[in-house]
Amino acid sequence: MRMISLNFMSNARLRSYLLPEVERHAWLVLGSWKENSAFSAQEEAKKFTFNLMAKNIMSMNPGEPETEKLRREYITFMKGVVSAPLNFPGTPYWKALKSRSTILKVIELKMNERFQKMSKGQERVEEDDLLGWALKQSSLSKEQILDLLLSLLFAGHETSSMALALAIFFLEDCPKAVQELREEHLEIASRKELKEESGLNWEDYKQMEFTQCVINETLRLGNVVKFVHRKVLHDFRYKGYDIPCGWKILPVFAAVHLDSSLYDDPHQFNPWRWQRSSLCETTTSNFMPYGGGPRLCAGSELAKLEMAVFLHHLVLNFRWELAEPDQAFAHPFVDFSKGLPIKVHKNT
Ligand code: HEM
Repeated sequence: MRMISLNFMSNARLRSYLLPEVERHAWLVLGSWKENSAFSAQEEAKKFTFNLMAKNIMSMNPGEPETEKLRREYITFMKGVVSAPLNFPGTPYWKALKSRSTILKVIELKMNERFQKMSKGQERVEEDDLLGWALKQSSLSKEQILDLLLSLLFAGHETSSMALALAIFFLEDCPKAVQELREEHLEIASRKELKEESGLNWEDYKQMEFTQCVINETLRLGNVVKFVHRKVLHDFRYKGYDIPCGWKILPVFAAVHLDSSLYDDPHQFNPWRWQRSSLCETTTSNFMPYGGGPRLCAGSELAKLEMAVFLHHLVLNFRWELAEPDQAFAHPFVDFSKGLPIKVHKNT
C-alpha cells in the first residue's frame, strides 16, 4: 500500500499532473474569497486540500453534492476522533463512528461503480485516479483498498490544510516575511508574463526559495504532527535509560523543533533561519515534521507543493488580517479554536 501511495505521488506525477491540479484547486478556493467579509481560513484550507484529494483519489468533483456530503461527514468524523469513547446517541464519538461508516459506504459505492465500468471497458481517461490504480493491483483485497483510500483521504488533507492555516496565521503577524514572499512571487509572475506563459510549471516552483523557508518554519513552529507512536522491537539503552522490548514510545518532534540548543529563539517565527546553509542541510535529526525512517510521510513533496502554490496565489492577490483574535492549540491535533477567522483585501 505504501508503494501505491508513493507511486501515485511520484516526482514525475507531481511535475506533470499534480502541479496543474494543485493550482486549479487553489484557484477554485481563492477565487471565491470576497473582499472585506470574515471567513474561516482553516475551513478554506481544508476545502482546498480535501477537494484536491477527493478528485485525485476517487474523481469526485469539487462542489458536487456527493463531494460536499463526504466533506461534511469528514468534519464530523474528525470532531469525534479524539473524543471520550462514549458510544451512545448524540456524543461526538457516536457521531464519528456513524460518519466513518457513511464515508466507507461512499468509498465502497465508488469502488463498485468503477469496478463495473472497468469490467465493461467503460473507464474514462479522467478517472486515472488512485482508485483506478488500486483496483488494477489485483493483489489488494477490497478491505485493503477501502483502508488505503480512507487513510489517504485523511493523511492527505488534514495535515496539509492545517499547515496552510498555520502559515496564514504566522505570516499575518510577520509583515516583513509577507513582503519578501510577495517579492519572490511577483518576480516569478512577471517572468511568466514576459514569456507569455500561463500556469505554474516545475521551474517556477523551484524558484520559490524563500517560500520553502516559510514552509519549513511553519512546520517547525506549528508542529502539525507533534509525535508518532512506535513499538520497541529490541531492548536498547538511550541516554542512560534502559528501554525494554515491547514498550510503546512516543518520539515527540515538537520537543526537538522547539529546543533552544538547536534553534535560536525557538518560539519566534523566523523563516530567515532556513537561509543559513548549515540549517538547510538539517533534515533528519533536527527537523522531522514528516516523521522519519520506513514510515516517513509518503506525501511530503505533495504537501510542500500544495502550500507553495497556494501561497503564490494568496500573496499575489490578497492582503489579509485576523477578523478576531485566534490561537492554535493542540488537543492532540493542532486546531484553531475559532477556525482562524480572516478578512481579505484584493491587491490592486
Ligand atoms: C504538512 C503536511 C504533512 C505532514 C506534517 C505530514 C506528516 C506525516 C508524519 C509525521 C507521518 C509519519 C507517521 C508515523 O510515522 O506514524 C506521515 C505519514 C504519512 N503521510 Fe503525511 N504529512 C503531511 C501531508 C501528507 C499528504 C499531503 C499526504 C498524501 C497525499 C500524506 C500521506 C501520508 C501517508 C500515506 C503516510 C503513511 C506512510 C507510511 O506509513 O508508510 N501526508 N505524515
